[in-house]
Amino acid sequence: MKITIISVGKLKEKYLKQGIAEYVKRLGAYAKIEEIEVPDEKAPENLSAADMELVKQKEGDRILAKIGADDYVISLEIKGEMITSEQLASKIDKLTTYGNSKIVFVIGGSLGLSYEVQQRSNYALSFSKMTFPHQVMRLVLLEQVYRAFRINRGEPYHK
Ligand SMILES: C[S@@+](CC[C@H](N)C(=O)[O-])C[C@H]1O[C@@H](n2cnc3c(N)ncnc32)[C@H](O)[C@@H]1O
Repeated sequence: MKITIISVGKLKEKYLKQGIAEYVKRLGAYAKIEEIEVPDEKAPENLSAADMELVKQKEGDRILAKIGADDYVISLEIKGEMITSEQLASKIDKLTTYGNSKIVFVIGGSLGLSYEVQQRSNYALSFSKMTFPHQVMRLVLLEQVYRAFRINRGEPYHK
């Protein structure tokens, strides 16, 4: 099983880099993990609505270029569906069982994901109604994917 995480912008903070590297290492026991960072667009505070759309579209095109036709795409969206860790585990398990060998998680930039990326997404996953910085989201997502594999293997994890 291959898990790809596409995110917008470079990971800068050292503490996040360390945390993410730790979960990528742990996940290596269960799946092949690929991290793809696509360049972000400058998004100053004073952008018009049209310019904000343009930023999302440019970033979205870069994301879409990294997605294959057969990939199962899970987009991270605040307005997506909120599920439990066990439900995420079951989703990943079913995708593996039914032959989806590649799951692609997509995390948007500071303005979020373009309409086109949302349309390409097979499933929109929300981690709550709160807004998280995309870099923090990457760490939280990796922890939950790791937890999902532990659950699926019947291995102990912190409740
Ligand atoms: C800073 S947020 C973007 C906020 C933007 N205003 C929006 O509504 O999408 C950056 C990215 O992190 C992810 N994200 C942030 N909070 C999230 C949450 N509660 N659930 C799922 N994804 C989230 C999304 O992929 C989002 O595109």
